[in-house]
Amino acid sequence: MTKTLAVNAGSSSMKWQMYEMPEEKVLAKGLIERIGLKDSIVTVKFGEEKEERVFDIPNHTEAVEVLLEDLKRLKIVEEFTEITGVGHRVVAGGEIFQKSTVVTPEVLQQVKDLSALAPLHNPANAAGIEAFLNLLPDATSVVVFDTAFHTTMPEKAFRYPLPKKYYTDYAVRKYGAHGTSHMYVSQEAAKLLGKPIEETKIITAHIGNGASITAVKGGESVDTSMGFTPLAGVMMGTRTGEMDPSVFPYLIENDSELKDAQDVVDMMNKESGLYGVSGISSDMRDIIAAKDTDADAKLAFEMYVDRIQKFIGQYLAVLNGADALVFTAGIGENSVPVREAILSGLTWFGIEVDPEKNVFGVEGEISKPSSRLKVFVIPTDEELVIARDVEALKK
Ligand SMILES: Nc1ncnc2c1ncn2[C@@H]1O[C@H](COP(=O)(O)OP(=O)(O)O)[C@@H](O)[C@H]1O
Ligand SMILES: CC(=O)OP(=O)(O)O
Ligand SMILES: [Mg+2]
Repeated sequence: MTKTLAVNAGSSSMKWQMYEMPEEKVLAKGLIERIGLKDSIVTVKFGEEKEERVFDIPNHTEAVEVLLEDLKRLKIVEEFTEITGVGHRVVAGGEIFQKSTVVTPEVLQQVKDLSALAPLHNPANAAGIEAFLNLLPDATSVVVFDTAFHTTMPEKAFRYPLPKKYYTDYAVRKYGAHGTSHMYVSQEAAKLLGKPIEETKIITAHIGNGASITAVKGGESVDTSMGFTPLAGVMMGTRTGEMDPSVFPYLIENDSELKDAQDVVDMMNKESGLYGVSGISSDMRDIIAAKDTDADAKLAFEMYVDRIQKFIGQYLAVLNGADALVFTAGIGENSVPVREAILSGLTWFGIEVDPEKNVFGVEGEISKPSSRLKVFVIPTDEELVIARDVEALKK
């Protein structure tokens, strides 16, 4: 039996699944949540068993250590050498990586060199790759890029209206992210629509700690809300999303705590979004718990919903109408109040939500049969796509 491990490091989480391949049988899976916050949650499911522990995990390197210890402690593997393939999600592949690739020292270096395009992610992704390379030098190690699915975007969508040299000489353009997820859920949505994917127009809303919205036409990404880095687009857990760059020099001049552009970008990546507006938390669960009694939490919630509605509106225009809107990732899959608030402002587009279906735990269609635009909740499965790519690239 060959075991393949898929590792998906997000900005606040690390998800992993151990598969028996090529059967795609899940042997065990785990989720480490709230990395960097108080009370990180470590969940492991294997066989009929489920274990949950709560303790502080300050960063992704320690999360990898927890994962490795758990694999042995819970006897998911007797020896690490049983694992013959490891696949890693990498957020930024730039224009270099158009598809998944076997890791070589050169590829690892390129992943590190692309850190400017995903500062919260690529360094953590590279640390994960290195930890497993040291432990399992003989396993096939594969990197799967968030940006790969978005390489189909037309130039009018991925270019910024800057002088041309900033694209040709500096590769400054929109790259997008969460591509593996947007691809997977759009394919699942086409199945639910009962149509060949080539004939579908789908808007996918991947809303987790990081969040992005994508317009998918005929199975290909034609536009997406994240940009040069995952800071762009909608408001997120700690990130601003769309901003007017004129704020940058203004703040550097006026706030002595912000010395240079990097300080401002760090603040916009790590201290903004739900966290910055509420002053309470980056976690939507905490915002929802506080919003009825705290005005800042209420505003954070309203701004979050507003920004997502606007991008859905944009992409209805980009696609000139759509067949389906898909919610996925931590918030999209689990938060009924967020979905309710977003959808209640989109009735003009022909969305009719079925309140009996828009409840916690429901997957599939949450709109009424008469709804012109179907609304689906589809749990993403980036890990499965990663494991399939590892299998395809194995020697
Ligand atoms: N039941 C829930 N209600 C609201 N939000 C939730 C719920 N469960 C998870 N979340 C949100 O999902 C986010 C994590 O999403 P996830 O997609 O795992 O993030 P990452 O970007 O780290 O991959 C958390 O920050 C939390 O706000
Ligand atoms: C690209 C990105 O923001 O990823 P995540 O949502 O996993 O943080
Ligand atoms: Mg994620």
